[in-house]
Amino acid sequence: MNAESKLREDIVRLSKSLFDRGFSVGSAGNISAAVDDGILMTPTNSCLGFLDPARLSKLDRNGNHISGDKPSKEVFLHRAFYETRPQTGAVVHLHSTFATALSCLTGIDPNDCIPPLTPYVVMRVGAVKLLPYVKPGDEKMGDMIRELAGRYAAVLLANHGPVVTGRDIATAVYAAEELEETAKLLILLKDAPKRMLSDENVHELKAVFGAY
Ligand SMILES: O=C(CO)COP(=O)(O)O
Ligand SMILES: [Zn+2]
Repeated sequence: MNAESKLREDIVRLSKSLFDRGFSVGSAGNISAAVDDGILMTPTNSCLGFLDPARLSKLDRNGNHISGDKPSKEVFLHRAFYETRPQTGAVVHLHSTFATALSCLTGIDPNDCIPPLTPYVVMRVGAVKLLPYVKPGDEKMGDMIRELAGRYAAVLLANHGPVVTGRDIATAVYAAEELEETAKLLILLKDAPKRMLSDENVHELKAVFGAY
């Protein structure tokens, strides 16, 4: 099996795993991964639980749709991450419940909207930027990601959901799961007095994440 066929199978398998465990419902969310000559992307209005490897959308390096079904309407958002973070191998966008709940709260720090509660979110996701609401599929989402100049591997779209990137598809999916679980803890502990990781703890952990 060649590298692209293997990646197509991986996208379908990991998407189904997310859907089966409730990280996405209905036709919400989209996933893309880089190949040598472009990007593979989940088709618009597709359900992550029932993808067909042969029907994944393929875009060339210039963003032209070259094969498969019509790509996700969030193509601008995905492409902006590949453009500004060349180390990006995959992008995962979900409407997972707890991260989306956090994205609707007022009074959270837009420059670091997932505080360092546990080590793995620091190690696997890094700092998360909250981006202002625009409607799904709006080209402006791409502009907002480009303005970040590659500084964030993950963002939270206000009143919408998380977008998480990784060096490869498995890393990006695991980071999206980690973000969701941390968001769940933050919501569960919302009104409780909490001990966060110290600046020193975070500094030490960032050295681990620093590679990406
Ligand atoms: O999550 C979504 C929009 O933000 C789903 O859109 P697509 O079905 O076009 O991928
Ligand atoms: Zn969405």
